[in-house]
Parts: sequence; C-alpha cells; structure tokens
Amino acid sequence: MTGMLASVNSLAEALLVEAAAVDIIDLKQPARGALGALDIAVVAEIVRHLQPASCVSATIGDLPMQPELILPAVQAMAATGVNYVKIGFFPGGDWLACIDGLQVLAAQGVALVAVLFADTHPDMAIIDALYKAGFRGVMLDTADKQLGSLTQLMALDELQTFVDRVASLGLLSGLAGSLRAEDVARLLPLGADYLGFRGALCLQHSRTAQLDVMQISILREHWQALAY
Ligand SMILES: O=C[C@H](O)COP(=O)(O)O
Repeated sequence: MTGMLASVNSLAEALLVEAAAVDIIDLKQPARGALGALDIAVVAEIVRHLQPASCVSATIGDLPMQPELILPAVQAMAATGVNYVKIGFFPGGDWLACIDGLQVLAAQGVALVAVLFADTHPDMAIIDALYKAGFRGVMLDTADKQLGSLTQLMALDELQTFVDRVASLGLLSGLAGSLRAEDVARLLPLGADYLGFRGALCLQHSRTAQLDVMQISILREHWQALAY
C-alpha cells in the first residue's frame, strides 16, 4: 500500500500532519531549497515532541556531492533520532565517493534514503550502487520547482520502471515533486511505497507558505476515495 509523506518545517506543522496520520513526517525547510535542511536543534526538538511511533525523515540540505560535506551532515541529522536521513543527489561532485563514505554509516545502522531529481536526468544505474551501499530507499523528486511536476517531467511508464527497479532490490521507493491531488489517481497504481507532498499541502499551493489543514484534508479525502 502506498503511504503519504508530508514535508513540514516546524514543530507546529509536524504536529498538524501527525494528527492527520500521515505515514512519514518529513522535516525540511523548503525556503532553503528543494531539500533545504532545518537546523539540527530544531529537528531534535521536533523528534522529542512527536509520538515515538511516528515515522520521521529529515533532509540534510542542498549540499554539493562532496563526502567531507555530506557525511558529517548525515551523521548530525541521524543523531537527532529521525528514522530516515534523506540525501539529495545533485549534479556534479563525486557521487561514488559519497556513496562509499555513506556505506560506513549505513553499516552502523543509519537508514539512508537517496533522492534523485527527475529534472536533472540522473543515471538510474546509480540505484544498484545505492543498494550495494546499504541504502534503505530511493525517491524521485524535482530540484527546480519552476520546471514542472514529476508527472510532467517523466512519463508514467518511466516512473513505473523506477518503482519496479527499486522494489526489486527490496528498497523503499518514493515519488514526489510538485505533486497535486489530481496526480494521486495516476500514481497510486504504480505501487510506490510513498508519495511525497509539500506545495499541495500549503496555502495557495506555495511550498514556502504555511501548511493548510484544509489542503491536507482535501488530499486525504481524495486519496481515500480512490480506495487504495
Ligand atoms: O519530499 C517531498 C517534497 O517535500 C515535495 O515537495 P513539493 O511537493 O513542494 O515538490
């Protein structure tokens, strides 16, 4: 069954989506970029206030792919007690050196989720390297929110190939990127583990605006009506 991930940037927003029983509470600061990070102290405080049973992920920020930047950021975020640390794989830098370093953290029990960006046309062969390094999941998102949604950037059959490849390796798959309620009906049949949202849940669908309870319930009701 496909779950819902909601990105939030404060304790108040986290409590709101926890009350709405979303499946993954994703801590990030959209004002700082596609995978903008919240300060470590803020993440730690939010984790302390959420129910122990809530599943929480957090992003490390839009960092260049340099192991000396990525590894300490992941370690610090993991130490807050989040369930998953999300790492954006942005173009440039040294992906394989980062993955090598992250393999050590994965072996220590840090649950890593790689985020690939559809608008940067990533080489999907990287999924095998992520699997071998012990990543727990791979998701697709969009880096430049002006370029359109995931469903505008990739065809459904390409998304299905991604989901199937990730699932065949036993990893979690996620789809996100300016998704709206109307995308849910098209994406649920693909069988991803979760669909991620920020903009759709905010006032005027602006991802840097406040979360809007009304938008959350519209999306939830729409989802439930599809009976998936
Ligand atoms: O991980 C999910 C993202 O926060 C999605 O954000 P977005 O819907 O604004 O593209």
